[in-house]
Amino acid sequence: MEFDTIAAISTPMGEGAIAIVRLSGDDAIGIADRLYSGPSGKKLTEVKTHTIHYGHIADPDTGQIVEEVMVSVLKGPKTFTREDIVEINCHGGIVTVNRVLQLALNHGARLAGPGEFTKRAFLNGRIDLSQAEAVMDLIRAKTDRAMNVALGQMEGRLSKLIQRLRQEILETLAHVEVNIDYPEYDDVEEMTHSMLIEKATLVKKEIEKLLQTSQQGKILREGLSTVIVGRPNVGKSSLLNSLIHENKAIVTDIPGTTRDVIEEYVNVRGVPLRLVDTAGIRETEDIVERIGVEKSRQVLKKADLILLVLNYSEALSKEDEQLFEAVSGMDVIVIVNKTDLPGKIDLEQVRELAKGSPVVTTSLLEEQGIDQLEESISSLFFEGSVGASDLTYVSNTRHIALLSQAKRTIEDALDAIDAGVPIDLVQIDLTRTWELLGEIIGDAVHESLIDQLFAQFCLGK
Ligand SMILES: Nc1nc2c(c(=O)[nH]1)N(C=O)[C@@H](CNc1ccc(C(=O)N[C@@H](CCC(=O)O)C(=O)O)cc1)CN2
Ligand SMILES: Nc1nc2c(ncn2[C@@H]2O[C@H](COP(=O)(O)OP(=O)(O)OP(=O)(O)O)[C@@H](O)[C@H]2O)c(=O)[nH]1
Ligand SMILES: [Mg+2]
Repeated sequence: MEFDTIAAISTPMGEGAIAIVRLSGDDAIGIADRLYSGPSGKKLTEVKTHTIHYGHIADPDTGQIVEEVMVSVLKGPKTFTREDIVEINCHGGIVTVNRVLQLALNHGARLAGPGEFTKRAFLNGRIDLSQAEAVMDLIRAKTDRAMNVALGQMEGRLSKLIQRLRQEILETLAHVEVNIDYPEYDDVEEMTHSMLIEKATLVKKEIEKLLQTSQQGKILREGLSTVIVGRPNVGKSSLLNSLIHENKAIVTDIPGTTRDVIEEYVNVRGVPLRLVDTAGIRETEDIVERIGVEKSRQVLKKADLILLVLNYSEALSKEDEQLFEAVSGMDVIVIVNKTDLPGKIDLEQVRELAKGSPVVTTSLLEEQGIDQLEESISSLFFEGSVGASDLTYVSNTRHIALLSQAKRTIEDALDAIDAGVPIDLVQIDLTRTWELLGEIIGDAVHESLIDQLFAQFCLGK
């Protein structure tokens, strides 16, 4: 495919040792050559591919030198985008690197959109859509496990599985075609029937297996939405602060201190948590606080995990019991805090109300019990095999939605076979399943979806 030449700063904006301006496209080397001069007078258009060259970048109109650089020349198709690529390695710093970019833009390049380099790798066929999406996941990964999942996907692990399933469906469809073409042979029909059931069942099972990894996969990618709830003053904000190891939330001995919902991202032993501190839930007269309390109830409903905090030095109240009711059926860890104070709570009753959920005692003031809490968070979610190298995870909401739809259409196909529906109608469901799986790897997806996906990328990637 032919595209214009794009350019962007591919390193973060800020002071650093080195910053890179990257160009990709047919004229990448030509544009760079107009700006570059090397000590030996050699032209970049004449150098060997995959070589790096010391020199200076100057404004061709004025001759003024703007940077001292190292320039990498990479000729397509063996490059990240499959196009010619030039990387200009500048001294880190916002001003110089911007001037080099500006010169490239003034001499024939166009500013790249977010993710446009990766988009070209996709459009030029080096990687498929799920691999491109994994590039972004890799950048955003906040834990080792999330990184491993992204790396596996980037290297095509999910793609290969999807391609294999699609191949199975395609072969099955070919058989069906034979049956339709030669309906007079009875044994062909019989064979087709049992083969259809066998193959469709196999595909369905594989899809189900993938979907089973999606909950953990999604948690790894997006973080586990974790909400801290409890009556005012029990130590919710203190808990947030001790899990993130800094004083983010305001802690005071005045009940009702937290008025709004505070959100923080933490890595608890490999479990990424999106941690939400809420305003204490109770009936209140204060209007501002009441809005906060209402918000708390809403975030509660969307949580993956609840950390329910109780006060060890007070007897259980009606509000505590109401909280237990509100979170029943959800994943809950009960935290009985302030164990440094004289105990008034009935721990037996707490365990009963917890109905099998873990109960941890802490003194956040004296930094006691935080280890046990972290342990129970990680064992609650990573019992078993997350991160095991032989498993392919689906983590991306788009992929999960497509797999769920594919599961439904393959089930429709099986039902149809079962009901003795004419075979050319079964064909329709099978074809639809094949298409849905194809969308995961970017086969025949709409251009606007592609634009939308890459728009979420970083600039220069
Ligand atoms: N300086 C620099 N570092 C970088 C990148 C980059 O673009 N520039 N990358 C980018 O984000 C990542 C590396 N990813 C890459 C992926 C594929 C190819 C590539 O050239 N693939 C070719 C040929 C491989 C080969 O030589 O065998 C291919 O797959 O055909 C290059 C980089 C991370 N580090
Ligand atoms: N003795 C003791 N005090 C604690 C402990 N944990 C927190 N506190 C204190 O309890 C008070 C309330 O703590 P916060 O973390 O603000 O409680 P909260 O649940 O966020 O309160 P609201 O935001 O008002 O609902 C503060 O004075 C904390 O220092 C503990 O383990 N022991
Ligand atoms: Mg608070």
